[in-house]
Amino acid sequence: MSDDDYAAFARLDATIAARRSADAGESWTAALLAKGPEKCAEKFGEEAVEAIIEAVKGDRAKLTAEAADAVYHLAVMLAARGLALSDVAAELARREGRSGIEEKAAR
Ligand SMILES: N=c1c2ncn([C@@H]3O[C@H](COP(=O)(O)OP(=O)(O)OP(=O)(O)O)[C@@H](O)[C@H]3O)c2ncn1[C@@H]1O[C@H](COP(=O)(O)O)[C@@H](O)[C@H]1O
Repeated sequence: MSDDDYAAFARLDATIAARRSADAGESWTAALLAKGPEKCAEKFGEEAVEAIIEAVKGDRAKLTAEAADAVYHLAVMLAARGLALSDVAAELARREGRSGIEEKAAR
């Protein structure tokens, strides 16, 4: 993946933040945020299930498209609670180098 591909996550955070004050009639993001965090969470759940279905079926192009829908709706759900994909990236960076098996054993 190129740096520019990764930067798409940062641009998405910025776009979603900018849409907070947009017209809900012209922006899907603004319309979702206006419905509140519970609705944003419900929508993310729907999109995640659609990605799961494509993962089970195995069509990689459809899985990529549904995963993109899910990541976008994850970002909107996070924004509805004052968070962003950058916060998730920071948490992932914090976890780097520690095996999941090691982490689970330490709980
Ligand atoms: N990445 C996305 C993105 N992915 C999905 N969607 C929208 O999410 C909506 C999902 O609606 P539906 O549940 O009806 O879609 P669906 O699940 O395919 O529909 P069904 O199969 O359930 O019928 C559609 O309107 C999609 O266009 C997105 N809307 C916006 N973005 C990004 O956000 C930016 C700002 O968008 P606006 O806020 O709309 O200006 C865009 O430029 C994009 O970068």
